[in-house]
Amino acid sequence: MAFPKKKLQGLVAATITPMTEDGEINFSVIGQYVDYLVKEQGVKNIFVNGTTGEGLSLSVSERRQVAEEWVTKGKDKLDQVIIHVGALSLKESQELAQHAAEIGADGIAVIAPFFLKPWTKDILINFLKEVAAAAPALPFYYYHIPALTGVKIRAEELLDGILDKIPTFQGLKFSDTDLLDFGQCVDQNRQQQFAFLFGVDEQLLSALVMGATGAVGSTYNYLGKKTNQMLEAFERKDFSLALNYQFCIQRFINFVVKLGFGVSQTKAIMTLVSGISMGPPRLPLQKASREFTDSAEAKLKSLDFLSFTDLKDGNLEAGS
Ligand SMILES: CC(=O)N[C@@H]([C@@H](O)[C@H](O)[C@H](O)CO)[C@@H](O)CC(=O)C(=O)O
Repeated sequence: MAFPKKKLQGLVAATITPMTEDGEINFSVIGQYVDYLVKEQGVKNIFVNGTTGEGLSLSVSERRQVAEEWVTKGKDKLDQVIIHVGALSLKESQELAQHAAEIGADGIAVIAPFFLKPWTKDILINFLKEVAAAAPALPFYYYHIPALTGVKIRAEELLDGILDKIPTFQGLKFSDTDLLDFGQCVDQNRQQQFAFLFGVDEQLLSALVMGATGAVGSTYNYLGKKTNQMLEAFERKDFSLALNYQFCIQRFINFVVKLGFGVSQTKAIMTLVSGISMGPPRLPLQKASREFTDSAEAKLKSLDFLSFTDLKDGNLEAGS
């Protein structure tokens, strides 16, 4: 396919890569995982092999297999499967981009190389352009996550004239809290049909006001339904209700962030909420502690996030 029938919008789950206790990829649960996202969370778009998926901790061969499994299991169930193909090696990135096209993915995304770094916009664009050219029929998304890559080139600057260099450019995945940069990306590209996908789940409502067309995040794996309710309230212009949902989601994220929150903890929470074993993370990450999981479970229960019922007044009022 050349370009998606419709623009990537709404929630996109940054998928976890399930693993066995001995550190191998557990492909056997991916079909069940797809069904869970669609049926229980109302999430029909996924972002594979990104930060949450430990993409940079997998071998190229594993990344290919993981991508293939999600595309296969998501067929006729998911709307769009975006594969993150960023790597330190341009060659590896190109190989993964080409592979994503071959298996019928709906798009590719790339982060800035983060060891030997591009220091200017033009150098970064040149790198991205070479990767995009390896999959010329696939929509291309730039994955901006400066806190993890250390590449601080502003997204606004990068987007300026990007279609001249990367004709397949389709959107931005913005995982940063700089809403001035994000807002300017939207404002300066209003004439384009780009997707503006926000990646800081606890601040999504602010980004919606700023023009986000969708969101990619780890919490949509298990808080997708709640976040969809926030999106619906926002669509209806019921901003007060939307804010209540965002505050409720923030109470949970704020709680786990204080305990120490990252990919390992996401795996533990998802296992707890979905009942599908995500297994441990791969080194250098460490498995979440029992104490973390117990505390997270208690918080989820207190916020009524485990029962998938609509928000109750008590939740909306509770401060904690
Ligand atoms: C740094 C990080 O992992 N950020 C997450 C967020 O979803 C994040 O977990 C959430 O906002 C909670 O802080 C996503 O932006 C990452 C993501 O989309 C990915 O896995 O590629």
